[in-house]
Amino acid sequence: MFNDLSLLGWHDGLAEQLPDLPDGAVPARVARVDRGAAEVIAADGTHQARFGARVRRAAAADPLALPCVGDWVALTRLSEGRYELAEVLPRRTAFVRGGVSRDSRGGLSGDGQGQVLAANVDVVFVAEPSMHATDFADLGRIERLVALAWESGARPVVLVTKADLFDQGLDDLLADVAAAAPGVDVHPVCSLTGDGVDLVRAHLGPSGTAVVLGPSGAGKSTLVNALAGAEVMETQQVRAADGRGRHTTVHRQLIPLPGGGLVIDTPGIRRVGLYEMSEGVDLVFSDIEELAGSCRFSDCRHREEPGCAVLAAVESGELPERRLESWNRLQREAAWMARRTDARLRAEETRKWKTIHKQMRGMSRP
Ligand SMILES: Nc1nc2c(ncn2[C@@H]2O[C@H](COP(=O)(O)OP(=O)(O)OP(=O)(O)O)[C@@H](O)[C@H]2O)c(=O)[nH]1
Ligand SMILES: [Zn+2]
Repeated sequence: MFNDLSLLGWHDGLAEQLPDLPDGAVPARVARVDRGAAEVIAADGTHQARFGARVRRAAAADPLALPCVGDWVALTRLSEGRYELAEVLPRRTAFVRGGVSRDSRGGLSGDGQGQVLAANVDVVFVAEPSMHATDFADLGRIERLVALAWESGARPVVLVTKADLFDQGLDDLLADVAAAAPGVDVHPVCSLTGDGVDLVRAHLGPSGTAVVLGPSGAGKSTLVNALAGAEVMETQQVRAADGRGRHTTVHRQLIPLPGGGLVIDTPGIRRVGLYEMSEGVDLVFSDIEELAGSCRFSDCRHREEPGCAVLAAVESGELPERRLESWNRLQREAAWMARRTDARLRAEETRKWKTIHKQMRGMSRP
């Protein structure tokens, strides 16, 4: 089998940004990771590749260096049918879970507990159903997931899924959603009829990589099937019909789409919630950040301070009050996350010094 690497997201611009591959190595993309090995797709086909010494050493020092789905890697052939993953190429974007901070140069550094869930994602589709059981679309959840998408470095696009279920003024709903995610494209889709699916596909271009975030039942699998034009994913109906457990099927984690572009879908990405998102909060609430520039005090918390431009905008109806509440909540969560990370770092520091002191005592003993 021969794969066109450009359909996997490889292009000249990308090749130029990356360091030269080691001698004899070819580029390949990670489709799935198991312990110590990965399934990778290269131009000449799909291979199982063991992690090479360099990858193992890097991962031992920092779990974030472990290969993950979506990574571009340097692949070397050891002998007939035996492959080695020699190196993980620098990531353009990364979805990270827990225990991670961004250093001043924008790079990621782990505290030993973080994990990269997906790499080199270009577009994050935030799927929020227009109706969820008897509830309307949850704007707060959209804000969280959009913030998370910005954090990853990818571009968010909000999809109001199951648009056919909303019969009381979809335009008003779309306007509210657009206000909750300034600067982000919002599209209604109905994956059952295919309405809007082409617009979704257009965001991927010939070689973009996407993930779909959203609550259970948002229609993520149905959408991916509609994009793929095939049943690549098991949807809730199928699962209910044959009564099998929900997570028993092993489906592909990197799904190339027939029209170009790819979708990454893993259990970890499905569950991804709200982590490390201080920067993302600023971006998703760019309207509040902008208003805040006109507050009288530079450290205004927009609660009861005099001369607060944010409260004035709520007063005048320019800024929905719900949005200020949402901002307050996310600020609190982000602050809590930061404190928790600090506490963990302090605990580790203390442990480290205890060990050093112990060793010093040991040395001074005769
Ligand atoms: N009316 C309507 N129903 C839809 C649409 N898209 C999906 N559904 C239905 O919604 C249910 C959930 O769809 P899934 O695609 O399995 O949802 P999911 O987001 O993948 O759910 P999890 O796998 O639990 O995360 C299924 O019964 C689908 O048939 C739509 O556009 N309109
Ligand atoms: Zn203010």
